[in-house]
Amino acid sequence: MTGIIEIDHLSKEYDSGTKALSDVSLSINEGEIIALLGPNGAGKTTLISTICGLVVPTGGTVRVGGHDIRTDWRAARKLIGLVPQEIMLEPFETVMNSVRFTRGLYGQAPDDAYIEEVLRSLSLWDKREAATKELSGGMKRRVMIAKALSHRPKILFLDEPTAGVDVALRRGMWQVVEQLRRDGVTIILTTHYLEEAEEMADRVGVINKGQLLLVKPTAELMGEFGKKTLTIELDQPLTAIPQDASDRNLRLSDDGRALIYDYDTRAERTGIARLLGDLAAQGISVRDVSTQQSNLEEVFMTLVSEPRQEAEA
Ligand SMILES: Nc1ncnc2c1ncn2[C@@H]1O[C@H](COP(=O)(O)OP(=O)(O)OP(=O)(O)O)[C@@H](O)[C@H]1O
Repeated sequence: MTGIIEIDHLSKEYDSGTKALSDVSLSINEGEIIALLGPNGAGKTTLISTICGLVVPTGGTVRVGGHDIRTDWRAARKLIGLVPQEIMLEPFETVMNSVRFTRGLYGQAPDDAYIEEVLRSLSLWDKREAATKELSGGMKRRVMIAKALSHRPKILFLDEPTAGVDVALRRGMWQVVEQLRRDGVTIILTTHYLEEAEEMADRVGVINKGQLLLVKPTAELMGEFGKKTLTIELDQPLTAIPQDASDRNLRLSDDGRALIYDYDTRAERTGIARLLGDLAAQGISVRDVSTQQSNLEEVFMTLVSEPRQEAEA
């Protein structure tokens, strides 16, 4: 199946010599939500800007809806809505007019009924006659989304949609994105909030130093790295791991007061019951047990930790 966006060996080197993208290939399916994660300066905005035709690549190709972004940019651009990182609004203009104006920029005939639909879905209808400067930060961001949707794009890019937005508003934004997905819009978002990717995205791509390190279904990524750790606190410290348990993924804490057992959450048998049974049989009494599951944050840190350590050195 051909994706609605086909990125093929894309590279970008800025005039300054910065290699912002190196040989990135990615196929994005229609109707999916894909989250791009990466530390500051990883190349996320450059990737989005290139697909949107705002940055000229130095190598490779991008096709949007089958249209090459360089040779057939008009058709490609029509399919795309972009919500940039920075909020840019005309302060004295009303919400309604701002969205109307953007629609006009796309060469589309006026369609107030559609704009009403968009503003209602973003809970902005009541504010339609308010000047944008009177709005809160969260509302302004939603106006940016309304503008990006004004020409009915099939693909929406959200560059850090919830940066600096409080937790409640962030959740509100997630609902907006979920609604757009139900409407069939393909969404590519960048985020620093791993929770956001975990919550919303069908797939997660990790970018670091201009390279796309991996792209995986969110659930698969979580499952693959989603090891769980069971910590078994002991009544009496041990000096060594009990013998018949030594073949398992079992470690002893430095102070000998806890056994630490790594297991796969997807395995048919976790082996916990047997392990606890064996310990009891050997007269090792357990004070408490607790589990910790690795989350996307840990996955992400594992993937990008090496370069970070280098940078700190
Ligand atoms: N116009 C430009 N000219 C020269 N270098 C640039 C330009 N825009 C970005 N860069 C550089 O390209 C690299 C990638 O930047 P980019 O903004 O794409 O990263 P990012 O992943 O979006 O970062 P952030 O999370 O901080 O927004 C950085 O080293 C940046 O300094």
